[in-house]
Amino acid sequence: MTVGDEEYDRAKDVKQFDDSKIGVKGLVDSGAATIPPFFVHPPESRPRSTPTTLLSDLIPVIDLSGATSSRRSTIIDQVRHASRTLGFFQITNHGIPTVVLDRTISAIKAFNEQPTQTKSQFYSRDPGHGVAFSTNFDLFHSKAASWRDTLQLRMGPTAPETERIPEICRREVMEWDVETKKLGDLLMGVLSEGLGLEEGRLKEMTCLEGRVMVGHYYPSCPQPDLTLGITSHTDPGVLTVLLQNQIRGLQVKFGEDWVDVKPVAGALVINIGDILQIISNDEYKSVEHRVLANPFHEPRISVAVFFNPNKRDDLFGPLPDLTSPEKPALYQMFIYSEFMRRFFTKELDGKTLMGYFKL
Ligand SMILES: CC(C)(COP(=O)(O)OP(=O)(O)OC[C@H]1O[C@@H](n2cnc3c(N)ncnc32)[C@H](O)[C@@H]1OP(=O)(O)O)[C@@H](O)C(=O)NCCC(=O)NCCSC(=O)/C=C/c1ccc(O)cc1
Ligand SMILES: O=C(O)CCC(=O)C(=O)O
Ligand SMILES: [Fe+2]
Repeated sequence: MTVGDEEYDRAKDVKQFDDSKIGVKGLVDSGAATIPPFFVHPPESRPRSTPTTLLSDLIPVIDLSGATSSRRSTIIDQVRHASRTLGFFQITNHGIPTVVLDRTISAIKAFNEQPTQTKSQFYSRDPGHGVAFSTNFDLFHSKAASWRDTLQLRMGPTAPETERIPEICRREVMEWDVETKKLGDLLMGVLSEGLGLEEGRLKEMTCLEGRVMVGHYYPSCPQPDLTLGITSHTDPGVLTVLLQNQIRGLQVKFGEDWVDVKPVAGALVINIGDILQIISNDEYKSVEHRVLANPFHEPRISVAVFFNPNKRDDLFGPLPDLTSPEKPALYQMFIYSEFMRRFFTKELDGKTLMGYFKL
């Protein structure tokens, strides 16, 4: 590829950047006034080339109070409606105290704001030990890199040995796993009932057990119109619980438009993943979303917990209860590990996995 008059060796630059382990935050700290060329996205996938609207009221904010008592059926209806349409909703009164939300964000911020030398001990593209810090999981597969660093922790079915979790956020990460697992349990019950299934059905399928937590750090970007914070994708798993700070940037695809997911103090963002869309035979929707590169001075921080099944060798597909002669199965059955293999060999950018398994 040629940029200006110079021959540009992209692969070399990417490798050099990855080897430096400084992350995007390190580039910002070094005073870069422009982004390296390998972060520049092609014009058609840049954020401002498509109309961006502020239809944020489309994403419902659902009050979860009374979810185990008087308001349960109302909540089931609201969650079902949101899951069938946009695949995204926010929740308030979810039972996790605001102080816990705040300290989780602060801990991920603190991890990223440590000296490079401390942080780079965790820099890895091998999730084998369950803890890996890096810039973009798909750095070597994607056409363009995105302006974000991520700490990935596999918390379930087995958490990493305690001393492997960075000390600066250890207590908070473990607490966040406990809190989000409780919440995941409640949400899976509501989602199961929303499909007309027994409350415990998704849980019996081990959908609460595989838990991956990612702490994203989106530093201020000097050229936010040329890149993204995370490219458009759907989440592969069952369900995602996302905590974001007050810096906006997350957008959900709605037809040809992008809808902002407004930060709501004390709220959590919930979205449906590919596996749940498949299991539900398209009753629930796994919807594309992205994060803009952060144009603000303050860093954008988010913490996502992905709930995945823990039955690696089991067959997955539309549940028989949800198919009928009138509504036949839309997907073939597949082995979960095959699904995961496809996830990590595809490019993130926009293409969802569901297509592979569609009948
Ligand atoms: C659903 C996942 C993908 C798998 O979780 P799991 O079912 O609990 O399974 P394991 O943690 O046991 O991992 C399954 C396999 O995936 C591998 N893996 C586990 N994380 C990783 C990892 N970051 N890198 C590359 N192998 C991994 C892992 O080594 C293992 O390989 P293998 O032992 O050969 O079966 C889970 O890691 C997860 O939910 N991760 C977060 C999803 C996520 O990153 N979402 C953010 C938006 S999507 C995204 O950024 C996409 C990144 C991407 C990255 C690479 C690509 O080539 C293409 C795309
Ligand atoms: O940072 C965010 O708000 C969203 C992150 C996300 O979509 C993901 O990690 O899958
Ligand atoms: Fe996502």
